[in-house]
Amino acid sequence: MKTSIATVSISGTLDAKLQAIADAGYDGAEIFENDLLSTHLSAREIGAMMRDLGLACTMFQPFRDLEGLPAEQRARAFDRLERKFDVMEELGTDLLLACSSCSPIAEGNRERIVADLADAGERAARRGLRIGYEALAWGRHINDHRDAWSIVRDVDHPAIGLVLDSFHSLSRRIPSSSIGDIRPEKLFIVQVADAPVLNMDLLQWSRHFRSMPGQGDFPLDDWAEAIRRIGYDGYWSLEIFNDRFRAGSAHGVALDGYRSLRLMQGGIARAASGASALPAKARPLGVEFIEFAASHEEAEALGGMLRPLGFRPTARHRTKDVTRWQQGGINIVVNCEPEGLAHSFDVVHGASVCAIGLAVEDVPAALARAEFLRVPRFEQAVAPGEWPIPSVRGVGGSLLYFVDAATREAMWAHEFPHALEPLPEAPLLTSIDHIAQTMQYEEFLSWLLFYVALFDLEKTPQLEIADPMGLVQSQAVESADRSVRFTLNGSLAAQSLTSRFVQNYFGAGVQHVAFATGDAFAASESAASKGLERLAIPRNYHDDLEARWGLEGNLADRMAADDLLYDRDGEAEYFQFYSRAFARRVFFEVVERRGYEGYGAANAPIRLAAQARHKPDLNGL
Ligand SMILES: O=C(O)c1ccc(O)c(O)c1
Ligand SMILES: [Mg+2]
Repeated sequence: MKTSIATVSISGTLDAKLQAIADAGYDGAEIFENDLLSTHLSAREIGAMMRDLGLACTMFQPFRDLEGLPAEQRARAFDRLERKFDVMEELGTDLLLACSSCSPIAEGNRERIVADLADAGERAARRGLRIGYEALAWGRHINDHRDAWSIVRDVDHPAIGLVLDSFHSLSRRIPSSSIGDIRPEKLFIVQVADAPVLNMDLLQWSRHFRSMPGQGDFPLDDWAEAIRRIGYDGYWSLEIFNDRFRAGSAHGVALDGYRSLRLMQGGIARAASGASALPAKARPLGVEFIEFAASHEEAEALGGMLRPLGFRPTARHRTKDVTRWQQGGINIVVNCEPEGLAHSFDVVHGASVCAIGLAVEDVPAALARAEFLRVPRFEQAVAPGEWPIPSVRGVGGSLLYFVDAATREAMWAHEFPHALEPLPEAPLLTSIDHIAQTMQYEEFLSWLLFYVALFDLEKTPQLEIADPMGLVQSQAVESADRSVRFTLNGSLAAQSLTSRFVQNYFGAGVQHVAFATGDAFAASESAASKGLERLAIPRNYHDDLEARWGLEGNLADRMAADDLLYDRDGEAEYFQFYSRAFARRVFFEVVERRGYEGYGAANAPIRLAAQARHKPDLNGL
């Protein structure tokens, strides 16, 4: 797949954008006219810079309001066209994007449009250039790629072809099967963007909310597959108008774009050949362990929460100051080493989750997928005799270890041979239900893409949750069998719990870990009786539950007594309770699912308000 990105997609000055695009590994870039107008470098210098960086100039764009104009304006438009041809020669590209006219004085007469494009094609051909015609979703007369294609076909000039842009087609829900009619030599370039489904004006949606493939809701795999099937082998060029990206890091956004094209490439190739030669997404089989970094003092306090929840310290590491806590199928590792990554983590963040171990089917395959996406590996010195566990960098610089499902028992036995206390006989908690990660709003889409591109995880619809101090954006990624679930949270509101976490924690990280239980009532009572401080839930909430769901008998009273929250989806039910925050940072949740697949989003505002009661001051958690 030949990759390209429009310069409008990232932040910075044009020369800095091109550097970032080259560093991220693209084959080419489209020069967006505004970027050229605002740089002090000449078109010729930009062209030379691109050649030095090894970037093809895939297109110059956009040229607006070319077709259907009255005589006087038409003459001016064609003069302007010749001037832009000069710029293209200097840049070193032969392709110009002409988007369908939005001019209020443009005529919609089809013969006129065909004749104008034929004339433009003649002029382009004389200079060895080409023009790609794109139907803007809000074009005045032409706003559907099917119409643009029928015009291009009728113009029938070698210098006039079509530009397909996924946003314009999919925002209007034009069936991708219609792409089958397009002749591949007439498809001059393909522009790619995803977007969340929003019910809003097409132009505003396009100019502010486009996202990278995999970050939004468009059926891009079908669309790309339809393009592959006609035999297209040109550039796949990202064109992402997004306010967040234009305010973000050019290198970060360029790399995300590169990953998103790799993700799409995998989708196309898989559809094409059944089993592709590309590294497939890693299939996660479960959370093998969660590792906390902590000082001895913090480890003591953490133990004071883990014990009432039913965990026991079962073993010590062979050589390191690391303890394994266990219950049911859950492993929590508490790392008090005075050096290494965990210690650095503790120094920066205080006691916190520094690593997550995911069981995967095939570790080398997972590492190959990471490399394919340019996800950095993390390598730490391995002591003699130590079991090496490969890892990559995850959210906030924490580590994601890949644990081979076949050898994990041997790994535990080898690394943690010194037995401490026996396992609890009847575990209250059985597994890790989900891990909630909190991050800056600006990096939310980046981590969403990270998870769906690296792993075989599906995203749930994006939600907005009301914190008493502002809105929080929340979305989950989960494996098909639900053995791995992450929830991602980010907020623009400076005082929301989410933002306070990011401020206090100095960055993104794990905000809470949710454990699964078969009996939330018993778990809550047992934990409280052994000294776990639960998050108190107001009685008004339980009264409302009773009114809303017509609960049987004393169920609402029992939930109130146990500080439980409740949700229902059809017949499926969900019970949850929370601990108070550990070190004002990380907290635990316990959930009981009776066929329920969500995360209790309806309860999140209640939980956030209950947590806000403990907010000591404007900067505290
Ligand atoms: O929003 C626009 O005007 C615009 C310009 C050029 C494009 O290629 C496009 O898809 C949209
Ligand atoms: Mg476009």
